[in-house]
Amino acid sequence: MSRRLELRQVSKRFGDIDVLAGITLHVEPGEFVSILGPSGAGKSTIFRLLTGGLEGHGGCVDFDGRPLADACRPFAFMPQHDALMPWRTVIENTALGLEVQGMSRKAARGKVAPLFGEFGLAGFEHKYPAQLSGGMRQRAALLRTVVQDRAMLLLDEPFGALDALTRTGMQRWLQMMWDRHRWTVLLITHDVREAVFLSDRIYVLSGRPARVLREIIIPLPRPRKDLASPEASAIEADILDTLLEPQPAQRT
Ligand SMILES: Nc1ncnc2c1ncn2[C@@H]1O[C@H](COP(=O)(O)OP(=O)(O)OP(=O)(O)O)[C@@H](O)[C@H]1O
Repeated sequence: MSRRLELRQVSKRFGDIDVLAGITLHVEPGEFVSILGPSGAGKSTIFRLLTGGLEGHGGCVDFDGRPLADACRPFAFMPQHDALMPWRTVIENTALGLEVQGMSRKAARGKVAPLFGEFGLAGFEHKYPAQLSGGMRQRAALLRTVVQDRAMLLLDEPFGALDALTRTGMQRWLQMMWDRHRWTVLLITHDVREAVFLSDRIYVLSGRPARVLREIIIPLPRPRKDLASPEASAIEADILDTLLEPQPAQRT
């Protein structure tokens, strides 16, 4: 299938330390897929491999049926921290990715400006990042990512730094936005409830070296309104059991 991401038996070592031990996963067009695992497992390492930030790995990474190296920059990446430049206004920050791609400053701003309302940022175009709330900063960072019109969004713990209430609000907002736009998303998180609430499928990773413990299809109907419905809570408890069960490597 076209525009499909597939990793087969991907491994990565740093020196003599195995970080990824044969990761196999796929993401279909229009899917929301999460990689869920403990801190330090190697989740961000997967994204660094995908975005070209790391040389050398075992296994295969294909996009659109061809080796990733032959694909034309299919990913828009949102890092863990919003990475907004404090000296640039919000509209300048959100247009930056387009300008880096070669779009003129005027055209880039013309493309992002109409989206400020939908991203809850209307009226803040000419403010600086320090004048925004945490949730607004994350929405600005997501706008900067989405507007690049790439085939797939890579979101690395986008709400990890937010307080619990803001985080819940952002999860609901992202769910609503995904329902509207059906972006293809690969999300990294260590928040089980977040993964269950947002995802079509979840890959549960073990701790280091990371391997896929389970692939879980989330059958909850969309649109999803409640992060704590009985059905969602049962799936969450099942995943927590998997994550908290001692792994063979940890018993030695
Ligand atoms: N360039 C590097 N050299 C050596 N070790 C590295 C390098 N990059 C990452 N690591 C190690 O690989 C492991 C996995 O790191 P990674 O950032 O991928 O984990 P993570 O699952 O994303 O963690 P977190 O959820 O805390 O962000 C860590 O133990 C880290 O120290």
